[in-house]
Amino acid sequence: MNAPATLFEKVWSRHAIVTRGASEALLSVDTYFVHEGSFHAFGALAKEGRQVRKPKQVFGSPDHFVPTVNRDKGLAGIADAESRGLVEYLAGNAARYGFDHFGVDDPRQGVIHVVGPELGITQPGLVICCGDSHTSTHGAFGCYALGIGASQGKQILATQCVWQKKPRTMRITIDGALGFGVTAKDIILSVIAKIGVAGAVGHVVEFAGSTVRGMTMDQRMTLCNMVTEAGARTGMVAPDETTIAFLEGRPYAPSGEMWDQAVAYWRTLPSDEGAVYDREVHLDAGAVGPSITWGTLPEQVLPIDAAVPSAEGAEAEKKADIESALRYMGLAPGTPLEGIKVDRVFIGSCTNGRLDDLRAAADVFKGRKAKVPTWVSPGSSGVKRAAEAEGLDRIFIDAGVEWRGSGCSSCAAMNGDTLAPGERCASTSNRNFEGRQGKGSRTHLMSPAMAAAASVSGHLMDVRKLD
Ligand SMILES: CC(C)[C@H](C(=O)O)[C@@H](O)C(=O)O
Ligand code: SF4
Repeated sequence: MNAPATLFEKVWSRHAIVTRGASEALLSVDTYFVHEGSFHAFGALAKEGRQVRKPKQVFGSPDHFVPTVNRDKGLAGIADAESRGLVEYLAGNAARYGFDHFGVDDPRQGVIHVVGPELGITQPGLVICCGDSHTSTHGAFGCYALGIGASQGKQILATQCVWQKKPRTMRITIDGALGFGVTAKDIILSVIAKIGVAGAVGHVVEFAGSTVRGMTMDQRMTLCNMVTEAGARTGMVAPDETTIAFLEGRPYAPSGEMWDQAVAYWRTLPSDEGAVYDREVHLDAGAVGPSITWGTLPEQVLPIDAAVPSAEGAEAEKKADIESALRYMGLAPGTPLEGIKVDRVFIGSCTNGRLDDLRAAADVFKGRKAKVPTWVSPGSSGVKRAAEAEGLDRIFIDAGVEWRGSGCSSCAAMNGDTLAPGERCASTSNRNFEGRQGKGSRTHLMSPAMAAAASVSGHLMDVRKLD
């Protein structure tokens, strides 16, 4: 009998074509996602005069540089010539090499990490690559999903294979019920706070435990999306009935007999009883409250009822980080987090721009008004339509919130959705480093419900206190 294997080991061994040394393998790549930021890979491919080896396994959508207004104008609605050029280049490559492309005016367009799952392209057991660090999002389906660099991107386009170093394995087991007002975002922020921004470097993290089993796919994607911020190679969740139910009937999911075969295979993927991990971490979900980042590192997380920390008393190696974060964020130690005024609110991104997230935000906005400029940018055009079908857009608009087009928007602010210098933003995205949302921008990461609470009160606040 084989030794008990983890989910990761099962996927890895099935895709390793040859190995090099003790820990490297040439992996067969099932799916390669591209966005307009993947232009280096296409440029290098063309320069070498190569072709795309398996165009049926490549899928693209522009997301980073698409505007969230004027979308009915298609390409012509992209005011910035350089951004338009990048979006056009992706569309041109799709036509030239013949891969599926969900362009700026396609009803399937969106952040590629939202689009892949939504269309059923992302499936358990696959090896998925994309030139983007948040490719980890797809791991929520039990696939091995890797962010890769431009030269590896070119190799994948040309060969549909990639050399990879085998990561170490870490299991993060989260047990217990989520408290009122507590979401997957609060859980992952707490995980990063616990293990630190380098806590998972070199590891593939499998999320397990009763809390994770009880989560929707949207919530599991939030976990896997942000594990990147703890340095992980990627995240994974074992496929189960929730995964299967989510995928059934999606446009790219198998159907008929192929569906039955796929499901039978997916059921073999969860880690075997007794499988061993290089590292184990446990988190009690019941101990997690609504949490936010106060600083400029994703590990600088505190529960909303805490106060801004001081560098005094912190571990020596954290002191400088805390001091510089306090300076940049314009915060004084001891100030209660609740009550800190915000200038704007951003709800969206591949972390929290899916339907579950928009529903949670809409719940807060129902019958209330935004006190500061607030934008909602759905993660995809599909999410946008689904939200509109439920009337969520009406709730946002009635609350004075701007209902925008889909894309990365203010998450990375590459499309012009930029904060002004010094502006403080309650944001549902995943990165809070200096200048992330524009030069001098100050980002507080939090859940959609907490961001909405900040919007209706004009300051950071505990969503549980709304009457
Ligand atoms: C621009 C892109 C390559 C980048 C990434 O790798 O993640 C972006 O998506 C981000 O979130 O910072
Ligand atoms: S939404 Fe943000 S994190 Fe996600 S791919 Fe776009 S820029 Fe990166």
